[in-house]
Amino acid sequence: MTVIEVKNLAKRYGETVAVRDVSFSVERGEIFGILGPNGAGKTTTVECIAGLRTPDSGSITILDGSAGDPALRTRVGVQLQEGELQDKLTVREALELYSTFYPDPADWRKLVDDLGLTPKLKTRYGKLSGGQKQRLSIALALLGNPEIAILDELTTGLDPQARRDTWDLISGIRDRGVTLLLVTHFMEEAERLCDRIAVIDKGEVVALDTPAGLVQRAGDEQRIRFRPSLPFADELLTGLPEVKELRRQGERVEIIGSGNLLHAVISVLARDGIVAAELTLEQASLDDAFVNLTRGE
Ligand SMILES: Nc1ncnc2c1ncn2[C@@H]1O[C@H](COP(=O)(O)OP(=O)(O)OP(=O)(O)O)[C@@H](O)[C@H]1O
Repeated sequence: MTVIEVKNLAKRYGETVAVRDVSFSVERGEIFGILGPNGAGKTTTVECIAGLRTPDSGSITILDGSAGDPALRTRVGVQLQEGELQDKLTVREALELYSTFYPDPADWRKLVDDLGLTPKLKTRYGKLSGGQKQRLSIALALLGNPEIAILDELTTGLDPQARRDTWDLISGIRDRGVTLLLVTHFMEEAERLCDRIAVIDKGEVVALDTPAGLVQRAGDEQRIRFRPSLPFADELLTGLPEVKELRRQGERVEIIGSGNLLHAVISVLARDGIVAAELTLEQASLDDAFVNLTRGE
């Protein structure tokens, strides 16, 4: 079931076209990622979906309403941008205040615990580090037990451990049936968390696929390097359909190819009693796919 449908969204700020033509739909229960270079129009897109900005044209349907519909306020959780909370408010006060906005709020103690914020409950917002503010904004977005949570730059400013903890939290929230729309700059995050990703560049969707599907578009080329335990003739491997090229560098051999390359090479070597020592395999990554799709910045 589709819970967010964006059709031909466009938004400009004066002369600047932030979003030219963006369309995609998000299914219930999925983690949908929006990825793109700086200034691509990601934040503007999610702000339109969250009802914080009015599109110039196009349509946005969320659950059974339109973006910005007051009836959606408790059903859609939106991560606040920095500066939207008063500096003097303590973490606890912010959580208690925001809990009163919702008919059936989540247990904020559990949320702050999951986000590692419990020791900061008495700290004023203005005194929190960037990462702590970020975590508090995630907690506030999830406080109303929303059906959809919209999180912009989920883990920007978090250290590696806090980032991993946040991923676990997000996976746990999805397991409870919440649909998540994330904006992220981190390939690893997109690859680990997202079911599908829309790559946005210059205000348009340039690709929409699963992380694996995007990687596949980057090409199927693989590179194997190893040191053979015994000498062998190039022809032993260059005759394989999976092998495109064989190079030698001193004792080391590099093979470039595709398909089930590793299996093909290892099987042939093993037949002749050759062991591939110090073996490494490189494959295309989501990074490669991203660069290929948004090249020409
Ligand atoms: N309030 C605004 N007024 C004028 N221009 C804006 C405003 N907000 C964004 N823009 C411009 O619109 C374009 C898209 O910005 P947006 O913040 O949506 O991109 P983004 O993909 O989220 O970028 P980033 O990854 O850097 O956060 C950029 O050129 C930006 O400078």
